[in-house]
Amino acid sequence: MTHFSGQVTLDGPSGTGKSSVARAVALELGAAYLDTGAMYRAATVAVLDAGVDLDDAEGITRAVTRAAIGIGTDAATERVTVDGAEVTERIRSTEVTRAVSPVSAVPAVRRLLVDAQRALVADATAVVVEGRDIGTVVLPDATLKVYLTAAPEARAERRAAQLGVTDPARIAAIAEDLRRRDAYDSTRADSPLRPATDAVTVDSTHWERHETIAAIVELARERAEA
Ligand SMILES: Nc1ncnc2c1ncn2[C@@H]1O[C@H](COP(=O)(O)OP(=O)(O)OP(=O)(O)O)[C@@H](O)[C@H]1O
Ligand SMILES: Nc1ccn([C@H]2C[C@H](O)[C@@H](COP(=O)(O)O)O2)c(=O)n1
Repeated sequence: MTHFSGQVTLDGPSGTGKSSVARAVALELGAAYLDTGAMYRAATVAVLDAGVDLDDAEGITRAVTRAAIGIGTDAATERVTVDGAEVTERIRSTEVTRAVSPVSAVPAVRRLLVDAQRALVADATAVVVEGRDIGTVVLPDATLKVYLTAAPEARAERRAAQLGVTDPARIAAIAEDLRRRDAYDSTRADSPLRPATDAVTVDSTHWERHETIAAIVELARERAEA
């Protein structure tokens, strides 16, 4: 079997399975892994802790510029820090999830984090990077670009299962949150969420997680052999 070397990008809307799939694909390929959404979430922690208003683009930029965001590229571990303090769990909180879209829409924040993302993967011979603009902006020459999608109902049900939620009203609230975040992320002026023109779209609506992972690993190996 061919040893994979190169870059795989995985972009797509919220809750399509990017993080869980990208990490597993990286482990299977023996590649490094970068969760860029975690970096925008860590930047949001810095903004919230600085008490900056989410309408204040300059204040947001100041807070993110001052913050030291720590993240690794080992697919087997997940640890995120801001100014040395561990925020791995906090970045997944409702408070951060609600605030992350306006923070990530600020162009100066994107410039800072895109530079950091490129630096983090610059030396990797094999890497899987997931987010919203990886194939379009961060790594435009990647070996394989995947745009991961799934029907909104499937995404809401998966996220509810992940959180242990069964109440239909709470599942509807989860669906509404996914819809709101996608609308924000795909209509912002700077690097909106959209598939790269040369991306392969993978629709996981009717697939188990392991089938999604296997399909992407196969695509990556095919590209490495080509
Ligand atoms: N076929 C599938 N493909 C991918 N993920 C699936 C599949 N079936 C279920 N899941 C589950 O969907 C849930 C959401 O996945 P994950 O958090 O990785 O999505 P995400 O796209 O990274 O979301 P976000 O952008 O909000 O961070 C996880 O619990 C994952 O295990
Ligand atoms: N490359 C990226 C990655 C993420 N974002 C923004 C948009 C998302 O709503 C938010 C959190 O990402 P998630 O952890 O849910 O994948 O961060 C972005 O703009 N660009």
